[in-house]
Amino acid sequence: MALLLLSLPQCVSSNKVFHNNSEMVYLGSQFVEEALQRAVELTDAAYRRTSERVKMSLSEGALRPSDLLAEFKQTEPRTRAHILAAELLDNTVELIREMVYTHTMAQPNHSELLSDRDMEKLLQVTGCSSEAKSSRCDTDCLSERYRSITGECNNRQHPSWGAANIPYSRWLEPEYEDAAGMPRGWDPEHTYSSFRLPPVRLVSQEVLYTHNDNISLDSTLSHLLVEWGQWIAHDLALTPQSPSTAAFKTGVDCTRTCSRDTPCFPILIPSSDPRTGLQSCMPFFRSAPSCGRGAPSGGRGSREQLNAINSYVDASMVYGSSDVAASALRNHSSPLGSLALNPLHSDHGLAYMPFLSRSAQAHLDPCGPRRGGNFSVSEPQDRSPRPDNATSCFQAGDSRANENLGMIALHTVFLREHNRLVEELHGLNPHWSPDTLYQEARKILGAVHQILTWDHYLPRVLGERAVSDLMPPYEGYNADVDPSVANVFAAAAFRFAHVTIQPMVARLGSGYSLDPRHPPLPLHHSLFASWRVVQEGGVDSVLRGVLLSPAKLQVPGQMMVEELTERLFQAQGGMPLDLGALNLQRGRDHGLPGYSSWREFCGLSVPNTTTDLAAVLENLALAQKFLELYGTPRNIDVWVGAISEPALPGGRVGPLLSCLLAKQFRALRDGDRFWWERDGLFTAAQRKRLKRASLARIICDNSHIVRVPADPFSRTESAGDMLPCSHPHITQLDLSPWKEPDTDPRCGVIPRIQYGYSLLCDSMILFQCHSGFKLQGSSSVTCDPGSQQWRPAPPTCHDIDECMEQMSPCPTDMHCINMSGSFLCTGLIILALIMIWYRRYFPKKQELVNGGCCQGNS
Ligand code: HEM
Repeated sequence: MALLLLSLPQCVSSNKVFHNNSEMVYLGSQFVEEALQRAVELTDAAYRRTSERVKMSLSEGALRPSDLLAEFKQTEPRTRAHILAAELLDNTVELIREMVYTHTMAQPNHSELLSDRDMEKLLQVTGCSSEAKSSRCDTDCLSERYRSITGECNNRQHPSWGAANIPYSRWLEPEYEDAAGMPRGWDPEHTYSSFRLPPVRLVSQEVLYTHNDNISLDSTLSHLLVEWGQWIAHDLALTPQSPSTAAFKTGVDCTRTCSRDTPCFPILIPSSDPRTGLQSCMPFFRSAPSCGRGAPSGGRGSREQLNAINSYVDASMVYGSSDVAASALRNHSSPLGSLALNPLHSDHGLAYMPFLSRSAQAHLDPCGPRRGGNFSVSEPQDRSPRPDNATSCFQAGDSRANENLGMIALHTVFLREHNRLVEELHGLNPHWSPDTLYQEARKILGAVHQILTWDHYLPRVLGERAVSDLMPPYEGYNADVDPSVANVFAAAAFRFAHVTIQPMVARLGSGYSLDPRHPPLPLHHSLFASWRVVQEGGVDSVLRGVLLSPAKLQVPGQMMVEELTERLFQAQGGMPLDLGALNLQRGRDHGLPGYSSWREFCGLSVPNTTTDLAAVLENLALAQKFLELYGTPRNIDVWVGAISEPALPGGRVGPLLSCLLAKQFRALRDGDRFWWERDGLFTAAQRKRLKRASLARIICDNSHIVRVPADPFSRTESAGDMLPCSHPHITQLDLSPWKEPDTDPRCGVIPRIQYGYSLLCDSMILFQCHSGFKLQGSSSVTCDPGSQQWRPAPPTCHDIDECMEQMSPCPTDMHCINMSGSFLCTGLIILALIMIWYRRYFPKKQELVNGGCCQGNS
């Protein structure tokens, strides 16, 4: 991942700048060029060292748990470009600050460091300016009908709201340890309200740790509810961490040291910890910084973290959050708009997701069987190259698909459901193009996710009462609501369910009986273990397991199971991680204010003393423990404080979490232009059918399971309580209201053309561009309302830049015109590539004119 060493342009000012005609000099101006050059070298070197180290670990078959965590946060090229720009900017500003300090022995504040002009130039040179560029939004019929993959332009006034690769929103200003955005607790001696923050691992040990056998089971909720929470979390938020595991300044490998040096923020292991002796710190890497929201002061504002996926509940974990990923997941040769399937393996005749393509060292895949470790006895121990039918990590719309068996099962089921839907829609509308089928199925699946989450999941988590208080009935789309996921939601609130995860993963045979060949697994044996699905019976047994197992109940003294605090991502070696400690450290890394600030934000009482806190938590011993660790309730990390509150009636979370979760989910509903109930999105008949969406039915339709609970989020006591899939309570999704006439009311029967057609967008005919560099087509026709005749549809495409990015294949909202000659097109494309490269690495904006490959319509 070597950085292209930029031949730095001479655009960075070294002039002294005076502020408001006063004599104040911007202290950092004279160091800008030098710092930038140095930052490029340091960032490049750190990325290179990391990549070499990971390659070596892979070849030694010794991938560390922290590498697995990084694997799990893999991001798209566009996210990586954003992170690179932001890290370069951050490192440059940090170096300038140091240079100023060395020369003046003064610690300049933000406003003294750089002029606006310097900062603007820096933003340009690092690439942050172009990252913050806002999109142009179409207003044509297709953009009314289908959401974009990235979430951009959902809100036309604020195209980036809720989109992928924007910073999380903030409901409270961040509280970092210093103006540069150092995490809380960076300096262990630093005090907050006169108290030092306790090491997060100590909090995990003292408050969270629960022996695997010492858990209480939820009497009313199934483990599928827990999995659904994780599934939706993967639809909403993905916080990338820095791609470097080496310290930028020193190059030190942070997987082995306790040195706190950006991006490394290792978790100290206290001397009382049973893990002492192995290593004194657990590796932890800061979440990558973002370029900010585009203001020239972006680089000088407080540090913000990036959401790499779009915020909306739109099943993006199935379809991806970037156009490149979405395209890679499709089967482009399918006339049905299907998603691609695994060509090597099938699950007793049903499909699996494709595998991620891997390098020649595929036999060392992180999702393959562990070698040489103390894993299950059935695992092979040899290191010989794997056979042709070897397994690998699955490829899905979200990089965390392989995290645990439950996620793999849900990904597989929804992949199959998409393909089932397109087939049924095709049966109803044989004239629809593959793109129409894909988009309509995606739209249905997105709506199904919204319905299952709001109608079935949230009431059980928040409690019916909190839902009716905090989530009033839908009143229509509100373009003033920003649906972007909030930092506190991703880094704390929606992690509440980590304390409801069972330590054992049940796998059950047909009839929901134990299968001696595939016994229940300790949770840590099921993480990144895609091979088990393929080689140990498919997804059915995992699904039966989550349907029949209850959720773990969160009670004080039984918070997080040791599978998660002591053995997370225990792989081929290296120190396992601790999910509780990661959550706490992540909150500090993101500068989340403490527990009391959030209580105040939600209009709840603010505890100041042990007695107050004991009253809020309804637990004196726990309140005392917190005060012993933190000194004051103000300092309690918000995640652990929030999960410690007793649940509201009928729900599983306390008042603070209810407030934070409901606020986020309400914004995700009201600020979504494609919310399923919004007028005009679906017909009344379609909405009526969708409202009856059933997860049990989806499981029946996409697995070999023949008996399911009518309500799969509720606990089912015994297999005998399951209903056959043919039972009327397991409602079918009736797609008949999606049938469309193949005649336009004005122009009559549509002439059949090569790629199919649809009336959905006012007789606009959708067709697919060929993939590759050759744009073809123009055989689309549209009904001219004036003459009431069919005529060729005008080509629509913004500019050559956009065509270039989207070309494989063109998205459905672009129509590409005929090429007069492919030589001309190839020439134009090469020219455009050169220009894109030039524009990317040189700050001067080069305006690209339409190259003749595509024509603008907007
Ligand atoms: C076996 C089950 C699960 C495992 C192994 C797991 C593991 C993890 C890990 C390792 C992280 C990243 C921690 C960090 O570096 O900060 C994470 C983040 C997160 N988890 Fe879980 N988790 C599980 C279940 C759940 C469930 C049930 C929910 C919610 C209902 C959930 C919600 C989240 C959220 C919201 C994040 C933050 C995502 C981000 O910002 O990237 N997880 N989880």
